[in-house]
Amino acid sequence: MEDLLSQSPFLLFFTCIVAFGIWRFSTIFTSSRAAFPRIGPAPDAADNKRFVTESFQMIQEGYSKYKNGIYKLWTLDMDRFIISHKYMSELNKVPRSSVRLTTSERYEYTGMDICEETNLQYEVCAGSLTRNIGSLAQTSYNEILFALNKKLKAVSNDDGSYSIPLFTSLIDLVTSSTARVFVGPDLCRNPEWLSTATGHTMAVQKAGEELLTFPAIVRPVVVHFLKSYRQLRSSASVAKRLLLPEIEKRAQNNNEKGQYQDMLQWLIDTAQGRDTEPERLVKMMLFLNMAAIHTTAITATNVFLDLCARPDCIDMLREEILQTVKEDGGIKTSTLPKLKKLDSFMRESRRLNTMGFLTFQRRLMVPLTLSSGATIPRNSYISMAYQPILRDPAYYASPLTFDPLRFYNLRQKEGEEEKHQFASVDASEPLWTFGKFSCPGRHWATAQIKLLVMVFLLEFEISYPDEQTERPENKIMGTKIMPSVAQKIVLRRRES
Ligand code: HEM
Repeated sequence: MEDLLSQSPFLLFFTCIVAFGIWRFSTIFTSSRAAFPRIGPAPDAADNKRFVTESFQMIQEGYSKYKNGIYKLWTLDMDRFIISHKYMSELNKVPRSSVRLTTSERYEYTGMDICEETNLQYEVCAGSLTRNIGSLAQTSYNEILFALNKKLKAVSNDDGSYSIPLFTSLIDLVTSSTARVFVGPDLCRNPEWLSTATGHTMAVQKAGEELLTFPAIVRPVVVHFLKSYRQLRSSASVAKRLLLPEIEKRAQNNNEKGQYQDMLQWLIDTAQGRDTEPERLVKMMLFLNMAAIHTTAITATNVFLDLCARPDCIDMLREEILQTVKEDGGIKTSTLPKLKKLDSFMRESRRLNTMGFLTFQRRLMVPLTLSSGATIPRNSYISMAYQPILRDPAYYASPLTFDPLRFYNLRQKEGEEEKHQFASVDASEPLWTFGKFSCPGRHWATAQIKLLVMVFLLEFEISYPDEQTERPENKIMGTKIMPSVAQKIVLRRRES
């Protein structure tokens, strides 16, 4: 080779050009691959489990360095591109089918990937459910009160008060009111349905977490040996046994007299093509339970923990509720939107107590080029770190102070009356994500939490036990943030 090159200066020059070209191409290629900075260890690093104990620090570091940019983060279940919320409006222009939920990755083999095959879940929640909130509010209030009174029979203290574990009680109450609206009056008090509605979600989550600890190649085999997977198959078959005859009955009756006003009926009415298959409707119902119940119960737990820490707010909100119910002569369509102080309190509670650090946990089905010029490859997992936005002094004055009327006061300004609500969506603050991706059940979630607070404040005095005045610390578990699940609260019936 040396001989050949020394004999031919042209060949030497040509070889240098090619070598330079290869070097340049490889540096451009690697630098564009390396264009995304990383926070924390890479997936294959020796310390790749650091996210378990350091998620908070990593997310804060990512936000302080790249709040307007993009960085990579290994969160144990997936390697993600954490994208600034400033790209939310751009992302909203991408078709829904190109930016999919990550359910099938996290809950492989559980059947919950049905949500990635259709938009039915979105249409039915954003459409019929949302339209019917007003007419179902009083019914839901009654169902919550019924379920709470039933629960209290078993837990009365000597002095006539009741001590209840807050989180599990709220799971039960939300399950009852969701069941009333999802499956109607005949099934909603069926203990088997009630335990299936929440039990299936727990089994799906457990199976998902357990499966991820095995390499992908062995998962199709391992899955059949997991207890959680057997549990979810058994709860799915209970759901089929209970719902299939109901679907059959309604198919024959065709809801001619309009007697069914519930999610099952809206699913039947809205579904098209394959989605009309009864077994798929059952799966969809289980998916909707998964999307609706724990999310609402966790958010409501935070609201009650904040309320018990602020007795003066309890009085203020009770007064607002009493006055509004009196004005409306009961709980009418107009009632819940009028509870603006409660709405503000709920939003402030959620601002300081999100359910996790990340939102918009999606998978790109196409490469995505953003206005900055950065291209995120196809099949990447993307997320937004929204928790730090909500504590950023650039957006909130005294961000760490709980100001119950922060959003109520903002709504007093001219032109802002309809903004800053608990269910509002805003590209700059992706609490529910945004646009066509935003949570379609958020108005129902808002209504349910308001109805829960109404039941507790109208019927009871509520407080922490004994001398406790402060809310317990939240617990961080990787990407998730949970309120105390052990905290009890004390209820005393109010004189009517
Ligand atoms: C406080 C309670 C809730 C919270 C915090 C919450 C939050 C969210 C968020 C952030 C998303 C968007 C995820 C993303 O873009 O990647 C979402 C999606 C969704 N939520 Fe909610 N949600 C709540 C309650 C509910 C309820 C009560 C329902 C139904 C009745 C519901 C149904 C859904 C559905 C079906 C989706 C998926 C929409 C799609 O296909 O794109 N959610 N939720």
